Amino acid sequence: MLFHVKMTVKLPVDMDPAKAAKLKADEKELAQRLQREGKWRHLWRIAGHYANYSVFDLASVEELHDTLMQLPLFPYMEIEVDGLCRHPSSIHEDDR
Ligand SMILES: O=C(O)CC1=CCC(=O)O1
Repeated sequence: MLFHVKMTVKLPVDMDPAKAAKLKADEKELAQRLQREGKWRHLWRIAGHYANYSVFDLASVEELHDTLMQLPLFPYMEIEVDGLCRHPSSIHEDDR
């Protein structure tokens, strides 16, 4: 199942810079592992915002939920999710 996810990061302005740096490093490590596993298919910065558009390819809504909750930055993110399905006019056979 494909999910389009918008993540907007809102770190507290008074967060300890070392804590913020650790959270970002941990987030990057997990994000890159999930990309290597084929689960996090796209990760795009939204220009001008501390936010991203991502596409996840996961087995279920439960797996999406568990994956998002594992993200180190989860407590500091606003998350919007849309489920994706095949468009009848798409010419791509492998765009699931
Ligand atoms: O910077 C972001 O948009 C949050 C984030 C997601 C994966 C990652 O490495 O950072």
